[in-house]
Order: sequence, then C-alpha cells, then structure tokens
Amino acid sequence: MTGSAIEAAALGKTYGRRGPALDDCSFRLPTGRICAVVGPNGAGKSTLLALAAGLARPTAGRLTVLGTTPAAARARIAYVAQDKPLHPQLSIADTLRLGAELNPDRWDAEFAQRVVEEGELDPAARVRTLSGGQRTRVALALALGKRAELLLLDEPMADLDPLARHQLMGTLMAQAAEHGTTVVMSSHIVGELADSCDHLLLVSGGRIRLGGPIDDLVAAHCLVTGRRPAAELAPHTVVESRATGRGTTALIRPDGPIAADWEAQEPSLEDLLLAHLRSPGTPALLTPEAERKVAR
Ligand SMILES: Nc1ncnc2c1ncn2[C@@H]1O[C@H](COP(=O)(O)OP(=O)(O)OP(=O)(O)O)[C@@H](O)[C@H]1O
Repeated sequence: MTGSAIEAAALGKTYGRRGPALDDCSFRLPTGRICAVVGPNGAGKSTLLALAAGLARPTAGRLTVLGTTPAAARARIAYVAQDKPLHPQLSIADTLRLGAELNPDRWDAEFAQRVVEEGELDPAARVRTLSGGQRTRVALALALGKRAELLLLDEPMADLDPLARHQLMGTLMAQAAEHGTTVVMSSHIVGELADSCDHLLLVSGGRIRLGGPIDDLVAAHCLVTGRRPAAELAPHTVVESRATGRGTTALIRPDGPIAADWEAQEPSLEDLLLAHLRSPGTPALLTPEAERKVAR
C-alpha cells in the first residue's frame, strides 16, 4: 500500500462559539494523487486545507500529514491560501529570493523563475502593483519552487484567465507527474477538475460526503431514466430524482441489479457533484482507498 499524504480521524474544527466548520471527518488520501476538494461556500474546504498546512489546530480528532504532524511536515508542504498572501512591498525577484532563503535545501530557482516568466511578468515589479491573477502566479511560483511533497492549493485558479489557468495547470500537472507530488486543491470549477484530478473529496456542512478515486466514485453511481416513479427505485440509494415528461430521471447508487424498466448510463463527474450538492442528506460514500485503515 502507498503511504498516506493525509489521514484524518474524527477530525473536527470549531471556531469560537460557532457551530463546527468541520465535524467528525475521517478519511485517507494516499500519496501521489491529484485530489479535488469540492463543496459549497462555507462547507469547510479552506478549514481542512489550513489544518493540513498546520496553520490551524483541530478542536477534535487527529490529522496526520505525510505520516507525521502537520507542524513536523511543514518543510515538505507548500500551501497557497485563498487570498494568496505575499509581501506587497517586495518585488517579484525579492519574493523568489525569499523563497530560496526560506527553503535552502529544496528550492528550485530555475523552475520558480520559469513560472514567473511564462506569465511575462517583470521581475522588478512590486507585488502591490500586480493584478489578482498575476499575484496568483507569483504565489504558485513560490509554492512550486519549493519542490514540496504535498501541495495544498486553496482555489488556486479562481482569478486566472482561461489561458493562464490552462498553462499553469499544465505546469502543475507536469511537476506532479515528474516528482510524484501529491496535490490537494479546492475548486468550484468542475470542468477543470475532471481534466486534471484523479481523486475527490466532497465536503458539505463540515462533513466528508464523498471520498475516493473519481473513477471509482463515478462507477458507484448510475444515471437512470424510466417511465416509473422514483419510489420504485428501491432498494437502490436515490441521490436525486426528478419527474420528467416521460417519467423519472434519477442519480442512484445501485444496490444490486437495476430492473430492466430503467435505462442506465454512467454519470459524468458534473452529474455526480451537482446531484450530491443538491442532496446533502445522501449517505456518505468513501471508497476502500479513501477509508482510514484502523489498526486492530
Ligand atoms: N477564522 C474563522 N473564524 C470564524 N469562523 C470561520 C473562520 N474561518 C472559517 N469560518 C467558518 O467556518 C465555516 C467553513 O469555512 P471555510 O472557509 O472552511 O469554507 P469553504 O468551504 O472554504 O468556503 P468557500 O467555498 O466559500 O471558500 C464557515 O461557516 C465559516 O464562516
């Protein structure tokens, strides 16, 4: 079995007197995966990434990263926060120099430089003069230059134009493939995820609703249409159903063979995500790969 990039056991995080931002989350993410973290606004995605980066502490349960505590793994992790914090007064060149000083044993100056150059940015420009998307590129250059084993990226592509997004995603994927880097990135852009990610964590209401390889999660569901009412889909788990002119269309998690009355096809990742986002009460599904192995 490959090692674990992240393992969470009954993980919880509550801020002050509010309800929990994360509640009883247990899962395992093997190393070498490109994992999408998806969920509605306020679901707990940023909280999960901040806990993994060691920037916040759990208020319940446990979390290990690369086989140790997030604090002990910090040198092997690169984290890009949602607001891409950088020193506004520094130039791009000074920002990269700082990256080199902070990561003396693993810094890849040439690579970080290339990420900046591909955006046609002037190394002498101060960070405060950059657009949001340009700042994102510098933040990603810092993270990629670190040659981390685990990249934690909170909505990394949100403010990039489509060309920059495509190009930076390509750079990211190439680095991950070459070095076996584990990438965990939150995103609301489903099309982007389907092309680049092989693993999924769907978070909603602070809980993990789906976890595992995307192919396995998709294969565990069926999109069915038929001239029968949704009630006749028992014993399958109906994630979402809607009445159509011809009868019923439903996304189900089959429990045994599907009756011949129903026409079944494999859903797309988008079908799967939208149905689960609209039906947060559906029982959670973690594939065996995403389940935490409890030692006996
Ligand atoms: N520093 C904080 N102090 C208090 N509450 C917080 C803090 N950070 C997050 N929360 C709350 O925790 C919950 C989860 O927030 P989080 O930022 O993790 O969600 P998210 O899934 O990343 O959302 P989005 O998609 O909007 O970025 C929300 O209810 C949010 O209001």
